[in-house]
Amino acid sequence: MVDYWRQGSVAVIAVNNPPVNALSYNVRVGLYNNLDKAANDRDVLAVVICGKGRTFPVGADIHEFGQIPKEPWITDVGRKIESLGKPVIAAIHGTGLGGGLEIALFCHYRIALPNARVGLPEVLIGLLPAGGGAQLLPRLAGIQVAMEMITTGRQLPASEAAKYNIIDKVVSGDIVKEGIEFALRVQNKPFQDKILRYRSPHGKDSLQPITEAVLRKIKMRSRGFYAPVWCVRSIANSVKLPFEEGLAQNRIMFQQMQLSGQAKALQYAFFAERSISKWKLPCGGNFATAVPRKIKTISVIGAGTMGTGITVALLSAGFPVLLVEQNKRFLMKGVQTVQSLLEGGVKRRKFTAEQAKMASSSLTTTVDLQALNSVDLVIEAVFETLSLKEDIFSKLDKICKPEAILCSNTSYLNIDKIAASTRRPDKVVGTHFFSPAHIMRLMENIYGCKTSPETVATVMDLGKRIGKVPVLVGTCPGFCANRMNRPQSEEALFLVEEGAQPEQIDQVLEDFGMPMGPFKVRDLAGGDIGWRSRKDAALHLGLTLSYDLQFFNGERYCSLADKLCELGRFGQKTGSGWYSYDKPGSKQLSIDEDVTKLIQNHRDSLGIKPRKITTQEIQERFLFSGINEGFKILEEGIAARPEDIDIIWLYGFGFPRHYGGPMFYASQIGLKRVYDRICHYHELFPYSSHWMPSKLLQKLSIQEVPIGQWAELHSKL
Ligand SMILES: CCCCCCCCCCCCC[C@H](O)CC(=O)SCCNC(=O)CCNC(=O)[C@H](O)C(C)(C)COP(=O)(O)OP(=O)(O)OC[C@H]1O[C@@H](n2cnc3c(N)ncnc32)[C@H](O)[C@@H]1OP(=O)(O)O
Ligand SMILES: NC(=O)c1ccc[n+]([C@@H]2O[C@H](COP(=O)([O-])OP(=O)(O)OC[C@H]3O[C@@H](n4cnc5c(N)ncnc54)[C@H](O)[C@@H]3O)[C@@H](O)[C@H]2O)c1
Repeated sequence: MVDYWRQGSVAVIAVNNPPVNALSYNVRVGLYNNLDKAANDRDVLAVVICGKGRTFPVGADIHEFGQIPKEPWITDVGRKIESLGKPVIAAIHGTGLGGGLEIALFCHYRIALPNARVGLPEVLIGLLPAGGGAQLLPRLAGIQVAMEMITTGRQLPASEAAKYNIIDKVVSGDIVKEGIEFALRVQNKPFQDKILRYRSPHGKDSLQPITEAVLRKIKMRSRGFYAPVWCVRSIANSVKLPFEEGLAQNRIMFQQMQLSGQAKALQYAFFAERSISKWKLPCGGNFATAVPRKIKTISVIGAGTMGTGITVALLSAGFPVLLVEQNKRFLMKGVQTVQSLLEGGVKRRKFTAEQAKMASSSLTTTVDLQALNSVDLVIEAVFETLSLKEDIFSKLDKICKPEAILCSNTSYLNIDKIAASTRRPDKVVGTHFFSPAHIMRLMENIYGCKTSPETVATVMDLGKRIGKVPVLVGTCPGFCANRMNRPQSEEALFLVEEGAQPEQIDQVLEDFGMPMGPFKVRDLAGGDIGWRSRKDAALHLGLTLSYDLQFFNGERYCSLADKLCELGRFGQKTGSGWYSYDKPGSKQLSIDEDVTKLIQNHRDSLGIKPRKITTQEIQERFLFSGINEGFKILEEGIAARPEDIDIIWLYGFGFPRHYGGPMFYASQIGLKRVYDRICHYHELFPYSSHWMPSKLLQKLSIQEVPIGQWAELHSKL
């Protein structure tokens, strides 16, 4: 796990623990023993520490967390380096992160390749840099830089790290060779002043104002996530306490954090995110055996809200796009939107003006579907009407080359039905982007019963190539994301009907950590879209939506959203919805007395006496209704694993990462409690079928197995 060799007077200690050289117990032992070996070899005058393979060590081995780590700890390796009596050089390539960077900070010198990055990302997994980072970095780069790096986990490119003295020299070529050359130059020179523990932290007199400013920033963005605050404390220890005492204090805090639900959730999310690429289909194909098709040219049909966002996502990743609309007027409007989204990207520093220009020059347009005869892949984003999509797919089937893949951005419709309008159902797949599609990272890919593994591999690969987080699910109305979101939106309305205020519900869920409450989300998305589909659904059943409706198609129904739409209150775009806005399109909102009155009149007309609704009830009815649906999705095999569902929620709806996602959150609360509360609401609200408890949840609530075993257990049930 750790290689050792000598080149003249230089000993090279190379960590060899693929894939990322994590500092597992055996690696720490290997480092410690090989440092001893170098210390005891009189012919060794300097030592180089580096990583084999793709990277310098990226930190502690996250798999080992949850128990007290066996000694030697990273700090023991660090002390050995400091007291070796010979200069030690960290030669960094790839990423020097966490405990990896901490070892480098104990070294006397650090060199790095230009494309190397360094950082202390512990905060992102709910921890602090307890291997010396929080003590050493302020002594090297100063309190201000340490605060920024440690509380955000940001990775710095080598050139920026050099500006803050974290890297002594940026070198090019072979990192080990460069390390040896550097070692030869410093081997006989004094290096005691390079031992950081003896320095005092830069900017220590400004600790208080720096801390206050950082805490203000953290408060704005943290939404109940507390690791950054602990990180601030750990850095303050570098000023307030002697070095060894600071280390000891930080270890105690680390241990407390390690046992916290937030750290467990973040570490779960870390591995869940990496597991989504390991997909498999019920028919047998999987990520390991399926080979993605090469995609060079893509066409997007429909230049509305989603089509333009998808186009920008593709163009900015370097794909040429042929954009299609039903007429020239809509096409022109779509092209203007694409241009302004690209300009917005330049303003937000997502890309340079030059890159935006390049992207824009890769856009071609047409109103003639025949022009799609040579593209490799098509993404359809027209109105959400099955007959329209079927018509387009049957035309595409005739026009596009036989190997072309046909994707639909539908939010709810059945992929098998769309695929059945073609003679190539194996090449039809759902690619459900989230709005705004050029920003939101989630790409919910949906397989139909005939979609081939090659087609799935192609869209999963495409997702990665355009910087999205692709998750694979099966087909059902609303797939995973919207299907789980639906009962939650309904519960939010019912809660208002029963006595809560929209702003109260929004506040409770924002305090929980959601980026926006459900009523703000409704105003942002536009109430008219849902209203249209509710009216269509009613028409389909030979019904009309009436405003005293309490039941619809055998289910409890709340007509408050329809009443708002009837008044033209569609949300931000019309300047009024559940809130009122400064002007149409503005985000500046205020509580509207008219809405309060409308709600009161609604309750009066139905004879509902408003009651006081608690925070607990709001949280439970919103979160548990979605979680129950999540278990049904698992039960039906629509999602293969709870991890897939959680990643969909982290990236599609901004579910607070420090809760891991709704399924992990449920596991933390305890499935027995979640199940009991769902049964309670089912008893109270028998006309909301979303409260019918999931059978899988019921079974798991009796057995209480860890989340990692749910999918396996389900397949056996
Ligand atoms: C008085 C009380 C006594 C208490 C005693 C307490 C003692 C305290 C001593 C503790 C000292 C702690 C020291 C330290 O400060 C803590 C840490 O170092 S925490 C770890 C910090 N590092 C990270 O978080 C890095 C995480 N990794 C990444 O960001 C990325 O993986 C990457 C390194 C940038 C690489 O990205 P990619 O190239 O995209 O590759 P992947 O992400 O797909 O990863 C490939 C593969 O590697 C696995 N992996 C990555 N990092 C780790 C890791 N740190 N540990 C284990 N495994 C890791 C990853 O899961 C992938 O594998 P797969 O999942 O696909 O099998
Ligand atoms: N808006 C969202 O938040 C969102 C999110 C995810 C998925 N979706 C889905 O994406 C799809 C598009 O939604 P949207 O919000 O972009 O709709 P939109 O109304 O903004 O845009 C649809 C566009 O399709 C064009 N179009 C219609 N028929 C066409 C045809 N025959 N040929 C070419 N173009 C045609 C229309 O002119 C319009 O510009 C829908 O299936 C929707 O369910 C929407």
